[in-house]
Amino acid sequence: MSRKVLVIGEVREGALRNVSFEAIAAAKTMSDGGEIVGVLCGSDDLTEMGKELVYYGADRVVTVQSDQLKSYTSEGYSQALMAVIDDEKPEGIVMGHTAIGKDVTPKLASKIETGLISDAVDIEETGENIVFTRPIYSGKAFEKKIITDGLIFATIRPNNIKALDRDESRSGEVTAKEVDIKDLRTVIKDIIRKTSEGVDLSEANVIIAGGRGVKSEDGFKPLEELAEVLGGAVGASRGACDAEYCDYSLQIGQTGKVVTPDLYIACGISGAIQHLAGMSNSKVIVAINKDPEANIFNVADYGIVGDLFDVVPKLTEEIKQIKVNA
Ligand SMILES: Cc1cc2nc3c(=O)[nH]c(=O)nc-3n(C[C@H](O)[C@H](O)[C@H](O)COP(=O)(O)OP(=O)(O)OC[C@H]3O[C@@H](n4cnc5c(N)ncnc54)[C@H](O)[C@@H]3O)c2cc1C
Repeated sequence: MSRKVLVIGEVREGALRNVSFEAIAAAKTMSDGGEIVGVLCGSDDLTEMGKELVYYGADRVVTVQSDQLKSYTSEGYSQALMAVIDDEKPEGIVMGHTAIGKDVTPKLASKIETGLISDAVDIEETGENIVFTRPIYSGKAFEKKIITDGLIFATIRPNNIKALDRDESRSGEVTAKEVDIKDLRTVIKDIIRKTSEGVDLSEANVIIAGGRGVKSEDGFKPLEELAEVLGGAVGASRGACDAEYCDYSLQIGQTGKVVTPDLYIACGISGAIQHLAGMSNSKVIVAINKDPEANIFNVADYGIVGDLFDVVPKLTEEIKQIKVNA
């Protein structure tokens, strides 16, 4: 049965988040040949970004532009998105399982009075159903879920569903919708960033993570250098955050960010279950630890028993050399 599916795209610091394109690929499976409509909210002109969604597979895009949407607020965005949902009457909705996705989708699901499958890592069409796979028990098991009645609503974990190829020859309308957003009880006056610019941790393909083994704030420097040569992001265990070696925004794990990069290099991290909950589904895991008995080696594809302050700079130098010779 073909369905019209709405894809809620996400703009961050003037750029579309990659998970928006992955959500279009998920929508393709959900739609079974039906129309895919992208939605974008923000305070600037969103036409060019709307076109980008079309290049990645959306049939058309609706934008909602308002000063009230300059920064994300659950009230502002849910008003804008509900206006589009009321207009479009989709049979499916999909969005990234990001901080914004986690916040706004339950609110929308409750307003529409529908269920929500959150944090899906895979999606397949079986002929009868759209089946979503999602991790449970901190990533130790997976469950398969279907929605048997009504609108299919899901969020997808970044970096798991492959985006379609960008195709500039695709065309589709990008239309602006006026929405009168009112009565916002929360106003964001200023955003103070704690981490430096760079690759977004939750969407990074390569993550170099440091634990208590880095021993100090300066101990993160070799990890930052390795991340730079690999075009990756730096993450951390809670041990490193608690010891004030880095900011909590870098924390990966059960109470931090859940990441699934292509390559995760854990440096001086013991591999506590709460840390594994945030990274064990990474495609390739490399562990560097002085202790050969460290639990992190049980989930690692490659293990290096050694001092991270010897190993990490050597890796950085090797990779630099490979890049020079390539
Ligand atoms: C409710 C709850 C939620 C939690 N949530 C999270 C979470 O989201 N994320 C998280 O990470 N933790 C979380 N924790 C904490 C977790 O249990 C661990 O305490 C924490 O992950 C340990 O961090 P660590 O591996 O950096 O430190 P440690 O366990 O102290 O390990 C340090 C490791 O570094 C190695 N090492 C030391 N020096 C070197 C060196 N020079 N070279 C190489 N290796 C070296 C040591 O051999 C050791 O294995 C949570 C705990 C609780 C109770």
